[in-house]
Amino acid sequence: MAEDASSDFTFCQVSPPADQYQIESPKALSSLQNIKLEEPSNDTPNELDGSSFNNTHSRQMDNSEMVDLVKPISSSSATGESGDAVTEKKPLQKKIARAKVPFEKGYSQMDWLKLTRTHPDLAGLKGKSNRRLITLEEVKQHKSTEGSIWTVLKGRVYNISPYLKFHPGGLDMLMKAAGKDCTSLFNKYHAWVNAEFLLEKCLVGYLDVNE
Ligand code: HEM
Repeated sequence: MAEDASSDFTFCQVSPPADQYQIESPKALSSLQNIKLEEPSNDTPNELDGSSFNNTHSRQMDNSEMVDLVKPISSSSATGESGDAVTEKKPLQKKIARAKVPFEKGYSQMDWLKLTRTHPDLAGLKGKSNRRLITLEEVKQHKSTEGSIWTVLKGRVYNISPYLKFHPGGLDMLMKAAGKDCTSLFNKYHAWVNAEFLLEKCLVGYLDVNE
């Protein structure tokens, strides 16, 4: 009876197999090997669907930032009797080397978004308007951790002090932006990042280009 069933293509097993967690079919195994994960599993900070992160995981990296990390899949272990796709050689998979700094507990991008929604004055405006024109001279005066740290990005002036510990590229990298126009540095590392959204609550004004 069971033998008949196994040779019958229309046979449909209704009870789970003896060991349902083991993959026995070489075809199933090969299709599993074709599954690609987009990001390393420990990369939790940016698992947001917010608009600021829409593009953060799909960028192109230049060759200098790419390293070989994944070994070619062994064809002997994956060869199935009928699996012609399995036997063809796969190109080496490349993985992007990230310069992201592991975030301290409580300083993920999700934590930052929560803070931006709850903090009453992240920019440190103390009631002043964030629409005023600010000269580069004034920005230069805000570069020490003792006071507030300002930077210019795409014509906008931000107080980045509260974001320093949340910056995925690390505090030291963001400090390079202190007291100056960081637009070119920003674009060099991650032009795709939506800083307008991320730093919306840190806006102190607009750069006065006619100074
Ligand atoms: C001023 C506003 C800035 C904001 C809002 C910002 C935000 C971010 C965000 C969201 C990421 C994660 C990107 C990703 O996951 O792909 C990141 C990574 C990074 N940032 Fe920034 N950043 C700023 C400025 C800068 C500056 C001025 C520098 C360099 C001096 C810098 C260097 C980096 C580096 C090296 C990384 C890691 C890149 C990687 O994952 O490969 N950032 N930044």
